[in-house]
Amino acid sequence: MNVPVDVPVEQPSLTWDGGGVLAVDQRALPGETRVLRLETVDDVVEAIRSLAIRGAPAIGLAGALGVALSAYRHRLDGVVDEAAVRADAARLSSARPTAVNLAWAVKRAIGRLAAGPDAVLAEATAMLDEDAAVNGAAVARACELVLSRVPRRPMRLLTHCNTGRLATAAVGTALGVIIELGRRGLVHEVLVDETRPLLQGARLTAWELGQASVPYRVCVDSAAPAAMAQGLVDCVLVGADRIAANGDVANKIGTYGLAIAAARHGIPFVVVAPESTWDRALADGSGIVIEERDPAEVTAFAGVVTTPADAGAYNPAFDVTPADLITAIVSEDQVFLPAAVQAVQVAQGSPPQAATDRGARSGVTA
Ligand SMILES: CSC[C@@H](O)[C@@H](O)C(=O)COP(=O)(O)O
Repeated sequence: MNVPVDVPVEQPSLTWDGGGVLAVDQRALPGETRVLRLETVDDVVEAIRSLAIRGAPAIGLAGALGVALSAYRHRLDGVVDEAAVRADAARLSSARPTAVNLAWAVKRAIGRLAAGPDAVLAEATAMLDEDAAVNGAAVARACELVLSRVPRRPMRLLTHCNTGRLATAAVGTALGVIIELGRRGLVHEVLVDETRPLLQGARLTAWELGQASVPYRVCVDSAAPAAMAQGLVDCVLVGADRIAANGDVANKIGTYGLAIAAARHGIPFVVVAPESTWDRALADGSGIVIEERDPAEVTAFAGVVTTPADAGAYNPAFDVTPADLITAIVSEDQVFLPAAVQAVQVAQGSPPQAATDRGARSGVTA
């Protein structure tokens, strides 16, 4: 993996660069803006596993570009070894299990394999372009929703993890909404959960907000409910890694607790994610595989061990927020209102389904 340094801060998170993938190394920010050049499928898999590339849409796009790398590598005398490329695609797909965008994007790229490596690359780069357009549409829709649900001007927002342009090809999802509202002068302050253990909020979201000149403060994750209780939060905005058909949402660990606290305080809790994050094959969130990561992410901080040497750690990377705690899930195509689904069920005489036992999406949208 070749590592050029000192690239401009405007560098897109991912680009194709004639035979390689350029990826902003999200492990190095905010201290250093470093770009990795990934030339093999192994490089891409390692970048995804190590969170050099992270965020559901970004890892999907990296997976698709990885399939293109594989298709070129396994072409001999104009003939592609399809079995070898499919084996690489399977490795890419399973580099991280929770975000459905990864398997979705790899599948889409491999679908062009019969037409040759150039077609696979064209599909992957089209997906990069689409990502920007899709996120732009979701952001516009979500801005309208937030403006309609939050009366205070300027507003105080809270977010978790990083859902900005680093986590996508461009624009971002929930953070894209916050930055757009900030650009319109409508944001008093953003509280940014630091997002233990890998600090995507403190490192990446804070960096993106600073770049966009949107006022923010970082808080420890456990301060968020207290901030809500003190009236410091008008709306919570987060992204998603996988959304089941009924609207249950898997996202960065800590999201579920935020949703409970927001419900307790009557604060809108809004999820912004592209349609590619929906997994309608899953009736509800109980079927979502939650990635469990290395205990060392918890037992050490900045390379220094902080626990007794033999301490174990529970380190799920994601949790599942039940749909009934979510005000709205906004994509480029729809505003899905889980609470409205429940209201319809109650009005029709059937009791709202329990968090662990819900049926298929009813399609109530606004
Ligand atoms: C637009 S990104 C949405 C999600 O992928 C994001 O909130 C998140 O949970 C990312 O987790 P990460 O482990 O950093 O890849």
